[in-house]
Amino acid sequence: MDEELLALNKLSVDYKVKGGYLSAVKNVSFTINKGEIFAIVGESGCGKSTIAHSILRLLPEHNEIIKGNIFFNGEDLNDYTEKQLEEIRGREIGMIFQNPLDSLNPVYTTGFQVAEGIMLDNVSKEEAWNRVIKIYNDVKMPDAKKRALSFPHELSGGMRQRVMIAMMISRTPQLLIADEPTTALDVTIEAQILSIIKTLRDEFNTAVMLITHNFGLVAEVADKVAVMYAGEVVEQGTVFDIFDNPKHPYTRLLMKALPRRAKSEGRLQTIDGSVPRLTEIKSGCRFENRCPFVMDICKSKDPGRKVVTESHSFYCHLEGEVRNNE
Ligand SMILES: Nc1ncnc2c1ncn2[C@@H]1O[C@H](COP(=O)(O)OP(=O)(O)OP(=O)(O)O)[C@@H](O)[C@H]1O
Repeated sequence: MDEELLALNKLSVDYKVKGGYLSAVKNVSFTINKGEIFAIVGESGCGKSTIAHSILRLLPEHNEIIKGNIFFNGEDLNDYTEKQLEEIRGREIGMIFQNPLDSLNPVYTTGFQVAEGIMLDNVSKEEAWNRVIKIYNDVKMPDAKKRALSFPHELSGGMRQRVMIAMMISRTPQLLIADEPTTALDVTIEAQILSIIKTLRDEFNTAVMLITHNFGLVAEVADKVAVMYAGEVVEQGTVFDIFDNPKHPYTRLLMKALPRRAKSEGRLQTIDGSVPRLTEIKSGCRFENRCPFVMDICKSKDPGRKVVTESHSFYCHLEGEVRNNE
């Protein structure tokens, strides 16, 4: 039985910018169940990181307006105090970023930084260190003992990402948010990191929100997918729904643009036209200026949600038959 862990309900985030507001995320709703790998995929600037940062209240400037709900185990994180959120960060919801150096402290050894987290749970220093070495071995850190005593700058990009994952495993979070975790890594290391993330899910039933612009990764590891365009989810479903039966014109174009071998290594290709400036957005579909099937209604009215199956839905004015006959 699927057990709900994280549920976004009509989440919108507007950043205050010169001369007004920028609608970075609009009315986003989806649910991630326990133990599920959920991918958010979309071109650069479509709002993926804004969603991740909103969940943990890590938005940089605190100059944004957030609307909607972020339910975690049934409680709305938007109602949490800063202190309550601090208890959730790291322990219940872990996060790994594209560039681990930003999250690691340059003046402490990596092992110390992982041990620090473990000791928060009243574990002795010696026991914590033993666990660090074990976890380093679990994440296939080469020469674990030596690397635990190394400083972040002494490690390669892949090793640093292993340190980040070790930090996460040590706290066994219920949800791991992985924001482009392998973008900076080569393909072999990428495959290893993904396999560690999968193991984390298999062993601890950790749910993973995988943020990526790489459809290849999605095909390889995700159970479910949300496709984002200009701050909105335009389609969501299981990985089979999205790859075998894409419905939204944007998803279909992305699929068409994938090179033949893309299912294992493709990245998003560009599509003619550009994403609208999010400060100028009016009513209507945000994809209308690039959509090959655009109709008058698309320019003035927001598309409603179309349900394909219980797991699969999309937002578009076109009816299914029209797209299927194209
Ligand atoms: N602090 C901020 N102030 C104003 N605008 C911002 C801020 N952070 C992000 N944005 C804008 O919000 C939109 C969404 O950005 P976001 O970083 O969430 O997208 P993304 O899909 O994660 O992109 P990428 O893949 O490049 O990281 C973009 O137009 C971006 O320029």
